[in-house]
Amino acid sequence: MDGVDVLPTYNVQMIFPSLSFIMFQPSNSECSLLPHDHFWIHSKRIVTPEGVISGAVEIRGGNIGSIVKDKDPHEKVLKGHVVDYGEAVVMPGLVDVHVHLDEPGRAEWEGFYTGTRAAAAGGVTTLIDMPLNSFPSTVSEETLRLKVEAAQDKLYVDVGFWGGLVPDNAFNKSALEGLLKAGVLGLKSFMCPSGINDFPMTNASHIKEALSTLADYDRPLLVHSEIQLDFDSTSELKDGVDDPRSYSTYLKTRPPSWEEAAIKELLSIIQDKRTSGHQWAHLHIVHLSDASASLDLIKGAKSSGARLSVETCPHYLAFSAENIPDRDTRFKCAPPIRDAANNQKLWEALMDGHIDMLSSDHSPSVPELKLFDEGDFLRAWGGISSLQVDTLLFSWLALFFLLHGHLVKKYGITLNQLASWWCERPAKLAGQELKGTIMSGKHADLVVWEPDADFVIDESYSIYHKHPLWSLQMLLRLLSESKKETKSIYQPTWDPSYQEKFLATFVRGSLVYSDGKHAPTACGVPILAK
Ligand SMILES: NC(=O)NC(NC(N)=O)C(=O)[O-]
Ligand SMILES: [Zn+2]
Ligand SMILES: [Zn+2]
Repeated sequence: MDGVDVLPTYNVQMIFPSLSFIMFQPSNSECSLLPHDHFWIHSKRIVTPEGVISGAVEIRGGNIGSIVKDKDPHEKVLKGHVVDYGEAVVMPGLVDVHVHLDEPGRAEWEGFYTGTRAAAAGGVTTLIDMPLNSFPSTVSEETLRLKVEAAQDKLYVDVGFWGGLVPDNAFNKSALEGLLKAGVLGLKSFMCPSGINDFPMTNASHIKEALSTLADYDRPLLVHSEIQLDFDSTSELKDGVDDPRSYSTYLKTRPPSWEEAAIKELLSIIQDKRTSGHQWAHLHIVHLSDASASLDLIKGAKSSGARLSVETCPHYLAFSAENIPDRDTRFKCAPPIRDAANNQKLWEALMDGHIDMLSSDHSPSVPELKLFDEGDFLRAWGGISSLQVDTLLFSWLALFFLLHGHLVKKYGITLNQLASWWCERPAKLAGQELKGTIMSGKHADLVVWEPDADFVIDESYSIYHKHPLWSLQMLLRLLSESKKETKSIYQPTWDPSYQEKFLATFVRGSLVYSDGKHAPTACGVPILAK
């Protein structure tokens, strides 16, 4: 593993002759709020893989040139423009591998322009788009082309694409290979109905086929791991007793056994492949909610060497079923947010290293589909609009560490853990080795934020893009929930109406967001695998 370069500056082009050309944007002053191609970012807290250092990061041609520690004799290396962020934290930009950007076809739900502006405002520098909720779904070379066309000139951050594995392409090797060759970073499938008509679910045979093809391309398979155990579980609900407007009713319809059954099946597929001596692709379980039997299965498989990773999402960590008000369908997602005991175990799993990474599963719809008037959990759209909430959880975790780390050392969260859950590991899953870490030769994708600044989030806080009121309400709900007493040892005791301030987001060296403003032009690029 490469170390962080803390030596005085050198010319990155001599050491990495090819990297300086990869995805290098043509110089366009409209792409950046900073008119420099070569400059330094100085801070007392730069999060590198080798720890948090006081020093400076050199940005040159969109890449990280060198990293120098303050104590090094660097007077002459900081020649040129220096942006001094003082005590603010400089971290790798977040890489969110689970986002539904819904364009083409459902731009009224979420689109490239609004989604990537929200990302930039929250310090997320790379998004990987899910193949469903747009229309058509991204399941072929042709539909990927439509995606990339729809994204043109709308990206404020870089965006890659997962392709969809569906029954139609699963046994059609040339179609699947066409999709992979066209540049999707991996495939995603559902083991239960997805709620989207042109994205049908896959079974074990489809998944087996895909794992072989993916192994040839060394790209992962991501799976929504729930199997519907009772075909119509809603029929089990008792009329007049189980009110569809009550969250507990919804919770009953998607028990943890659905996640467990899916994960068991997946693990037996990869176990078969291993014993047969075949190559198998990396398997990634998206949005784990059940921290009991499902998690135990994952732990067991990992300890026996399976190529397996798992993500969970901020909403599973932030909320628990007991606190979800009846009729509040904003909290409906699948798998569901479970009870407080599960929430506690999920935290423990994250802290103990059994959960590899975080993602948003940002899955908005138009507000009408959430049926706010009826408040019917069974009929409302399942999906949480959460991209913007990443930033909050991000700071929540960091503040918790910074303010209480000394009290609960055992559970203290470090900036390096945050970088590993949100940046380094997701970048690796998506095959983006040039992203996710502050190291020389990597893309200069950075977020600068003040974890401990006094900053009031109120109605005037404007990082919300597609459905502004809705998202703000969600955020305020989160804030008020976090004030309530719970048994969680992770509950912050500080006043959560004071949050971090995001100062700057750099995407490949371009300052795309700073102090509430976006760069004039959207200069993010579509990321296509080669
Ligand atoms: N069609 C969706 O966006 N589904 C999503 N919905 C959720 N999570 O409730 C998902 O990722 O499964
Ligand atoms: Zn899903
Ligand atoms: Zn999703």
